[in-house]
Amino acid sequence: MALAVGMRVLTRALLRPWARGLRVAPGRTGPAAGGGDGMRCFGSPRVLVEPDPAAGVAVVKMRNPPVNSLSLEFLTELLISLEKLENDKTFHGIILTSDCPGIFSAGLDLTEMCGRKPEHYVEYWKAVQETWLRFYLSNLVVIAAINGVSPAGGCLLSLTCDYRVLANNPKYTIGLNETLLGIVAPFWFKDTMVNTIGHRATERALQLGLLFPPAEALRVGVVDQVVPEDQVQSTARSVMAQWLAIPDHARQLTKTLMRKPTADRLLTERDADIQTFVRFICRDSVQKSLHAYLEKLKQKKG
Ligand SMILES: CCCCC/C=C\C/C=C\C/C=C/C(=O)SCCNC(=O)CCNC(=O)[C@H](O)C(C)(C)COP(=O)(O)OP(=O)(O)OC[C@H]1O[C@@H](n2cnc3c(N)ncnc32)[C@H](O)[C@@H]1OP(=O)(O)O
Repeated sequence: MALAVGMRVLTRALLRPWARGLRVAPGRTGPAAGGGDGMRCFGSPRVLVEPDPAAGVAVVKMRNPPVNSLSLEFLTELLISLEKLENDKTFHGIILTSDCPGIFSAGLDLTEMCGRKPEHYVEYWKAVQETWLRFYLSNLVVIAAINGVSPAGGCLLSLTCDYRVLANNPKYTIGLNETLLGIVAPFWFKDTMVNTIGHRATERALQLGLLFPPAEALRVGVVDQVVPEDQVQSTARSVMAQWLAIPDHARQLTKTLMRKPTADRLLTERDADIQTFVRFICRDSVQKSLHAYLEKLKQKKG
């Protein structure tokens, strides 16, 4: 039932004008294309997929410049790529990384949550929910190669992965910083963090809107490994090999066992969660906070 609802959201998204023609954008043969067996990079304008069929792995590169903000279009393209890889028996694992220098993802796109109509907020929030559910419950091994800063929704996306490797650069902070924007991390953001670092550490991190630099992120457990910047991709590949050595069915069932209760909470409260989001985001005070935050970002330059 829940899956059917998810499929409807995805199908509706695919029917949108900007989503047409996104299914396959054939490109150059990928550098990771498994010894020239002819499998090409594919993807969409904002998501580049570099397949390595010999290894059963695809590198999914987010490229929604300037900051990989998770816009509706970008989320839809990510979902399409994920679905395509999940439906292809060649692939058992994904490495999720960024093609935008210094930025993994700036999180949810603030322009999707500012000055829009309630119907838009409903549509956007459905896509955010769907992305979280799909990545969190994916049967594939998903490893985040975090090669840049990763606040809020960017951090959440990495938390849906099975393992996180972060580049050791003090600028590459990671965390759920929603309170700094005058907004609140929804319960399933919070649950995902609790499942990763525990209740007390989450309580502190979320209330203070902490963005952890690499050493702190490793200490608290937001990431599993911190490595020199030029070793992020190779480390993600080695870790992937380790995870893929485990019998797939046993690993998948264990992942489901661990994650399903958390996902079920959103699945059963999905509509209520949308209403909560829309009510919250439509408040004058919240809109003012978000506008002010966006303005601050823009003024930073000048
Ligand atoms: C109890 C009830 C609970 C109900 C729940 C309700 C609500 C909660 C809802 C949602 C949770 C929210 C989750 C989020 O993810 S919110 C987004 C949080 N993200 C951030 O705080 C990051 C903001 N960005 C930055 O800090 C910096 O941009 C950066 C990522 C560190 C990069 O810095 P850099 O100097 O390289 O770039 P710029 O700052 O100059 O940015 C370039 C350009 O991008 C625009 N931009 C940046 N971030 C975003 C964004 N998230 N969305 C949209 N646009 C963004 C920025 O404004 C610049 O634009 P310009 O036009 O000036 O070029």
